[in-house]
Amino acid sequence: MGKDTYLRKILGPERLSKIRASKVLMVGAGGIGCELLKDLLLSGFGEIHIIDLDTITLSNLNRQFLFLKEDIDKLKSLIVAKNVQSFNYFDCKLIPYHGNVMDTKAFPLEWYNQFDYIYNALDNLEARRYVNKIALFLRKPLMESGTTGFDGQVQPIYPYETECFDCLEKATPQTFPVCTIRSTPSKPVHCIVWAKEFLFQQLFSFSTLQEVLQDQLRGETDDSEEIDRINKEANELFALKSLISQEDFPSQVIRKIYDEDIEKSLRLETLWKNREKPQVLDFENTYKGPLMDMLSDASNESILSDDARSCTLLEILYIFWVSIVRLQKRVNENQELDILFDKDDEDTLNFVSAAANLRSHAFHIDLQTKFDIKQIAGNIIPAIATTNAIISGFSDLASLNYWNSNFETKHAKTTFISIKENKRATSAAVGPPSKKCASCGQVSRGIANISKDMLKMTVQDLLLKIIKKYGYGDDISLLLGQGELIYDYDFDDNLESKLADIKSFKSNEILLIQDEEDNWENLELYLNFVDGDSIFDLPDLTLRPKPQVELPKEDEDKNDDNGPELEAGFIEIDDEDEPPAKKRKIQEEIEIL
Ligand SMILES: Nc1ncnc2c1ncn2[C@@H]1O[C@H](COP(=O)(O)OP(=O)(O)OP(=O)(O)O)[C@@H](O)[C@H]1O
Ligand SMILES: [Zn+2]
Repeated sequence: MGKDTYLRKILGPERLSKIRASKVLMVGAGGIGCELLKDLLLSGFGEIHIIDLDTITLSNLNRQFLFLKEDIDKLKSLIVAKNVQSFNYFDCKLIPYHGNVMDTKAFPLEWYNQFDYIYNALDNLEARRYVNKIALFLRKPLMESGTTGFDGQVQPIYPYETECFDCLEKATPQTFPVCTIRSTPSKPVHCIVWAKEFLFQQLFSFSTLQEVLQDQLRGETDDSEEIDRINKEANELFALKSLISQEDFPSQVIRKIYDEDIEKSLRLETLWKNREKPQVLDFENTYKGPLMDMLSDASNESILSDDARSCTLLEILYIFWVSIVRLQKRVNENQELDILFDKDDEDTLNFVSAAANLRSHAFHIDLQTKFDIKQIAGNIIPAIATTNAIISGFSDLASLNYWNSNFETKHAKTTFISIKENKRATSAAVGPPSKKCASCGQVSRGIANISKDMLKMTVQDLLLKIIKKYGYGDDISLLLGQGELIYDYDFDDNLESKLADIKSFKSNEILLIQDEEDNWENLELYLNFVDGDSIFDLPDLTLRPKPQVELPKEDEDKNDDNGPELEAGFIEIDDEDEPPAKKRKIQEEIEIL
């Protein structure tokens, strides 16, 4: 059987030849990326470019099957490209890049322009949003994919024709009122957040409790007594931190946090009218002696690395003590003055898990194993190889429609998989761009190709060109980069200046045009300086009228699972690994090819 016979049968000769001639980009070579690369390769693509910024670690090996033990510490992008060669049956050209996809110097817009299709296999919102923007500028098809545990989703994005990545709200990170964290915890997670965000930060990192609290509390309370208490608490912890060079630092910490502070809080009687009172530890009388015995027996060290153990209170104190001593040593001997919490840094994890459990004990909350605390503190949902494999399969398959001769974007489908019995695999038609979307609903994008000699033009010339080309009225504003105002009705100082004299008018910058009369949507132009003479090409775009302000009504797309909006006075738990969580009204049976 000829090499392509099988593919020709499935894809049809016409589609196959288009796919063979296509050049695609895969962003991310981790859990989804390893699976996806195998799928893309076996679908017959002519050229696959792969970008990843990371190196391979031991913890990747359980699911990222293209990496072997000997590949640890090597670059992910180079190794995936190398390790798929053994099954590169269709002689695909593989081009790896080690780098950050958001690096505009290494990967300017014109670099992305060479691709026919972009596949995201990323693990964070920032990079996903960035690639989404790039796809919008270039009007390139983008396949977005994400998994969380057993759940996963692929979303084909056809810019300005279907919803983009930003069209639907993402689940808001979980938040907790600061007073719950600080004074009245009732769940293990409250104690974990306290241990990680307050106590650990205060004792071992640069930011002081005062800074942390001031950030979180802005607007939450104007009760002057409460503010005084917070300031006092911050000063006391600061004083405690200054004792870090002393040998009895661990026992000072324990006494202060689990005896003195609890006693103080018991004196605030109103807090305990309707709640169970917390209990003091009574460290000196009850635990210090047995703890010293434990510390003198080296065989107890195995407790430190037993993540699944349901520890006794004494064992938790042991872990707490040892972690403090080790962190103390890092500060005093290695001059590590700003230690960051990292779930893979054993000392920081031991400290946070033991501190959280001791606090749980004080407030009569169930104790947790270190494994459980690690998941919560590191916001980890275990990555499952099979979910990644299924989602990658869908990502590849769903994209192959694009090369059908009768393909229309309105037939594109989002696919979901889930562990729920009646929702194992479902799909739903993708919607049109959301009118409310800040990325694609109220702004158009395009590339302005400009040769350097045209920089002799003035800002006024530019303004007139834009007004003429797009039909804006007189009242528009021009902003560059991160919001630097170049022109508006009330600010015309630059009108006579040459573009060459406007510092941030440079290649790879973005020029934002805002219609202050609110008739037409805004426009973002990517400035692309090109070789040649007298080139000033503005993209051909038809602007959409700006949606008129509507009275508030039920938002159909709104994700019911969203928590409250993030406000001052709430602690935010980062959750970078969220896939694009979305809710659809119509869910249909799966129908991909
Ligand atoms: N801005 C970026 N530029 C290039 N690659 C990126 C960028 N952000 C993330 N990545 C890559 O995307 C991949 C995502 O894969 P995955 O979700 O499996 O994460 P991981 O880091 O391999 O695993 P884990 O986080 O579970 O240890 C990673 O290899 C990561 O390096
Ligand atoms: Zn959008």
